[in-house]
Amino acid sequence: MSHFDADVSPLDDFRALARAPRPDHSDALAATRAREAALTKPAGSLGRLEKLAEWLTAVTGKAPPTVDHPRVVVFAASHGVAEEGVSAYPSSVNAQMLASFRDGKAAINQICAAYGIGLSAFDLAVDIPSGNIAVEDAFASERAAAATMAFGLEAIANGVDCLALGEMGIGNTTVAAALYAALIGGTAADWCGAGTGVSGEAMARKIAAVDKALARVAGEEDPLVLLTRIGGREIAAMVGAILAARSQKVPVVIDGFVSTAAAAVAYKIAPQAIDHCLFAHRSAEAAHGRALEAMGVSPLLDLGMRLGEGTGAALAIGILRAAAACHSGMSTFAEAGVDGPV
Ligand SMILES: Cc1cc2ncn([C@H]3O[C@H](COP(=O)(O)O)[C@@H](O)[C@H]3O)c2cc1C
Ligand SMILES: O=C(O)c1cccnc1
Repeated sequence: MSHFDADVSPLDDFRALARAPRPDHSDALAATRAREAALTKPAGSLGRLEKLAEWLTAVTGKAPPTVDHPRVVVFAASHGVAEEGVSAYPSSVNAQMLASFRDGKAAINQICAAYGIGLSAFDLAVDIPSGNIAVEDAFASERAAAATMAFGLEAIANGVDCLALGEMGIGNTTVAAALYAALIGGTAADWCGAGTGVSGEAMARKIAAVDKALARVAGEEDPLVLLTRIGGREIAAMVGAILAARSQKVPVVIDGFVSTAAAAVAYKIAPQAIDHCLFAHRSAEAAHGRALEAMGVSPLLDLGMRLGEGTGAALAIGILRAAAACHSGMSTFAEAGVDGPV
């Protein structure tokens, strides 16, 4: 007989991370608010930047807040559901783009280089697709899903103090659409968009694939069981990274439609599980706005981007660093001898 209790899910520890109480950083937050109010600018004039400085302190407990070692982590994986003809590109692109990330030639490399942001790409076995969610579970077992979620813990290694999540996985807007429909509600058509550029018959195949996935999991409400059954490796690793970062007080910047699906899994375990997440932008993928609204979060940017890879998140890190730099580097009225309000 096994030493381990068969009734205990290997996913339970991730549930615990999501439900853990928020850290009390109220003293640090009061210090950041007091400094913000004393800086040489009309009260409130840095708008959302001021809120970002406060948010950084609330997550990290550091006053003044800093972002010194930001990193984008791109998780790459292949999806069995791509067989259904749901993407405008072949799954061979996954390994090819992984090579491009490593050669410094993808869009995300250029944005990270422009802003001085670190970048790592993780190969989650791109040569071996996960199960085709239209006909079978993505992962063979909860244990397999938990093991892949644990890869996400690597994302915050080596002193990363701000983590941005990106992904590469042909077919993953189909997987994300299935997850949203199962987690939030609505029809397959509500959540299926162009992805890499599908329309017409390919869009009909995409909607049909999501409908089949939803029929297979009808009645299932547990977010991590849904992840196991109709998710994928890069999304599981991002959920693991979000939860690990939360327990380490590391702020996380979420990218687009697919990364937000990972955040939605965490949110559905416990809404507070994404308190440390900043939503970088509203993707041009049609249903992204609906997902953000369902979680009550407002994205920082709206640049008409729909790439994934972490590109929107990397841009948002630039703004986050500027917010921290203003907060920390500006003089107060007293320090500068600048007259305050009349
Ligand atoms: C060359 C290339 C680079 C990419 N970088 C991100 N994606 C994005 O597109 C994919 C999802 O769209 P769909 O569900 O329609 O396949 C993901 O890999 C995503 O990160 C890319 C797609 C391509 C083709
Ligand atoms: O917003 C995203 O993350 C996205 C949109 C289209 C294709 N791949 C990713």
